[in-house]
Amino acid sequence: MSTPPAGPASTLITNIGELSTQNEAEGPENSVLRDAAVVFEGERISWIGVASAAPAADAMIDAGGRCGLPGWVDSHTHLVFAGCRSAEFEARMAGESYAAGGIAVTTDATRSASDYDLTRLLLARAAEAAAGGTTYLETKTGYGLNVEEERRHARIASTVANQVTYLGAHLVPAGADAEEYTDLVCTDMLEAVRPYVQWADVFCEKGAFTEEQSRRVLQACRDAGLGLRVHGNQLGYGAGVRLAVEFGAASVDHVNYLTDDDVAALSGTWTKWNAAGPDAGGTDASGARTPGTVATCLPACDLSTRAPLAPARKLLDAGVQVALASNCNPGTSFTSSMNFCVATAVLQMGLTVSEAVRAATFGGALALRAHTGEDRDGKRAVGSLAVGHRADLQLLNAPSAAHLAYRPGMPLTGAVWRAGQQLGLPPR
Ligand SMILES: N=CN[C@@H](CCC(=O)O)C(=O)O
Ligand SMILES: [Zn+2]
Repeated sequence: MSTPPAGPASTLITNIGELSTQNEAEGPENSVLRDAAVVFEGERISWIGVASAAPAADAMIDAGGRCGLPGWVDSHTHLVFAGCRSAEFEARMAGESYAAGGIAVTTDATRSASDYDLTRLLLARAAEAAAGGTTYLETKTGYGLNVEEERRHARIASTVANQVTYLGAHLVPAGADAEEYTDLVCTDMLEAVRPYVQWADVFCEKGAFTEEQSRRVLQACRDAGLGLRVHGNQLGYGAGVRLAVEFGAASVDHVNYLTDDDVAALSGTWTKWNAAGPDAGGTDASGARTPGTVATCLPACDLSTRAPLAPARKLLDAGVQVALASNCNPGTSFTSSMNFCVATAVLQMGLTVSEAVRAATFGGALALRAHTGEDRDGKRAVGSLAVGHRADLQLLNAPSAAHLAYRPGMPLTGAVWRAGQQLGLPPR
């Protein structure tokens, strides 16, 4: 007679002084538990609640009263690149302004890098992000800008990132005709990257792609079955938000220059979500709420380009769901520190600590449509802590999340679990 297979090993993390669950079902006021504990079984959370009621587990970790949060969800990065643009950064700090043309410098360096080198660089950057508490990561193509290179970058990205975005429409490469290049992005290039990507994006901005070109890209990518996002309203007022809303994009990212109409248009996409319930028509057949277009703010990029900080406060007040992301890339934001983004959002953008933490966890998950998942099929929700969700947790070397902004720049990431596995952090 055979014995049943043993279930996955369980780990109890107890004595968590403050646990920010970001669990929607608990309501905003109840999404912080005191004296809490979590149990992981394999890659999933199997129990969460008050420590005194926790079940036994195979292993036990005492958090010593520290603060626990979901792992950061970084919903906007450009990590597949080679080369360095610190000289461009220094020139900017001496008064030059940022222009999209710098992308071409990285494109040259990245095209010359071998698969081995690009993979090694990508892995190192992903490990750096994880050491800072990031447990779920999106990254993009966009430094290839021809069919073969975009395919190569998408393939490499897909071996490391949780989700990959096709950004062939990042810049028209030198010497190319803009209309012909846009056609290529919509046809052969799209077909080449398609097996590796879930999302498509377009840099809709002066110096990059016009409204009409962006519209063609979004249409073709939507027809190919990709989810959509837009780089919009970064360098000036423009059509980015409008297009994102028109196409039902999951996010519009940057959003530095917004008119009242842009804010109202974004807000309109969240009406159902904000009034969810069967009567409001805000849920689908399975009871899941209907999300709109997330406004993704990139504070590290805003500082590094000396741009006005995105109006996150105004967006939240208008009922828009906001994500915070690092935008880690060599041109405008060479950091993957979500702690830094959260601190900046609190100290300079008018968000409360809990709003900023929510934007860097649940907000990022919403932008990637990874906020829900079946507790059966391996597609687990991230960005919040609840039974069945992926066991992505970080403990801070601090008693509360407020310390992220109260002690900015300090090494507060104490321990990180990704899909139930504790990551080795560099010694402090
Ligand atoms: N804005 C467009 N793309 C990147 C910057 C890319 C670069 O300058 O290399 C961004 O998100 O900021
Ligand atoms: Zn970007």
